[in-house]
Amino acid sequence: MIVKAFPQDFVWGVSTSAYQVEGAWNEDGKGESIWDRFCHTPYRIANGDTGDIACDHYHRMPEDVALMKELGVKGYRFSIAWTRIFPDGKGKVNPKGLDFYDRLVDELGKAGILANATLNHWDLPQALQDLGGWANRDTTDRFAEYARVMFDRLGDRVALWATHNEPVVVTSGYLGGSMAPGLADASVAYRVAHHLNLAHGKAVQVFRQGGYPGKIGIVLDLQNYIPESDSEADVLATQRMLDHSHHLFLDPIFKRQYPQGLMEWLGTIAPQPQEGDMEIISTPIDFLGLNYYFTLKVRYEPWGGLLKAAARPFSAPMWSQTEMGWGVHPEGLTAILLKLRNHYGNPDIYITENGTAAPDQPDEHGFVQDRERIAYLRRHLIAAHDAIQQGVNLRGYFVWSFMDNFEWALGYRPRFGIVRVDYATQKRIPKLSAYWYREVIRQNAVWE
Ligand SMILES: CO[C@H](O)c1c[n+]2c([nH]1)[C@H](O)[C@@H](O)[C@H](O)[C@H]2CO
Repeated sequence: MIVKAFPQDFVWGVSTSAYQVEGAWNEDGKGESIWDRFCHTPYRIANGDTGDIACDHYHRMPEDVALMKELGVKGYRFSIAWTRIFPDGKGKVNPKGLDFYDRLVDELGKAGILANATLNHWDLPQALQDLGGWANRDTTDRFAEYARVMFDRLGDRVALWATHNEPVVVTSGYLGGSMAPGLADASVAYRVAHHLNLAHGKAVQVFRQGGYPGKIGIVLDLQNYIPESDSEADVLATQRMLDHSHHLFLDPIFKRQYPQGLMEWLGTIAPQPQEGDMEIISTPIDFLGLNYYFTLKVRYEPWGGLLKAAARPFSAPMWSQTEMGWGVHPEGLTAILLKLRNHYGNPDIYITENGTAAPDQPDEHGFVQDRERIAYLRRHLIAAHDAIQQGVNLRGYFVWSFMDNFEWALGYRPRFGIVRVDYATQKRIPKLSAYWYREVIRQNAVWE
């Protein structure tokens, strides 16, 4: 058996997001978010599911943190619901909303668990959406105001801050209609991407000016894309997919420019930076959060939407597809990590999401022997270890997810947790993978 030991101070964490676990959607002064509105709109979410209750984390947070401690977890990545803080997106701050996150970071501190807070995990205040949402440049200033309030209140106890989770998905909410706000208007989608980048930069500048402890970064959705063939058409289509999902955010932040090929391809609907925008966006960050799950094979497809590209899941030999229909390709994680080392200045990186939805058949006690999930996690940790051995500055790994939760348009069917949630009783039942992960953390290693 080959033991693959991780660096001494490696952060072993778990990940969730506010809308997917908190519930209490309109409690203690919380305002409506675009995901509340989207879920309350008929036929948008599978089975008519909503995040109204979710995992009731808003009320069960102390119990959940205690379970994280019992499992030996060293870091908790959560997101802050903007509408608990600014119910109307601006103006009056809601003290009860601030109090909840105050209690959360205090519980984490008592448990010796590092706090990793994301400001925007997609749940924009509906009141701001009514004013144009991320298509309205003013929203970048509302975001900076919200960031400042959070830095002031929690900055002494939060070790890692992320401005956005996966801005590309927010952009998709304006392109494909399957994510809130459920629009399909390409003419604003890339203005949205630019405003998300600008809001990120403004929040980073607020963080720098305030001299807060801790570190700040952004979390990006960086799946691995490879061409279906070596034909020029497939290679160019793959480049367009990479430009849209990676470089639309990586390049402004790390290179102070948008990917030229995509700008030319988009023409009049491309981002239109104003004077000074790119300097703000590229304000240096302390780390990059990487969400990796799978590899896709891309081909040129004349009917493939705006990018004239189509993608399908790719699985390494011996792997099938997951419950989400995603291919399994641990080597793709190593490839992405090496890309960041080779082309983006080898930044400090945290894997902020990696995990899999699995069939999860509970026994009569609700216990799940999720060996498929263990195999998935173990192989991706080996792939991450390979990258560290090649000089990648990987500082931590956060499993998606701590517990089963609301999977956006798919509702509660897909289960990603290492802890099972019995939604009828809200009981938490650690799966076999939770105990496996506890041993990985204890050993600070995985074994081949
Ligand atoms: C498609 O992979 C993306 O990186 C991705 C996967 N996931 C995500 N982003 C989101 O950040 C989470 O809220 C999802 O629950 C999670 C599982 O779908």
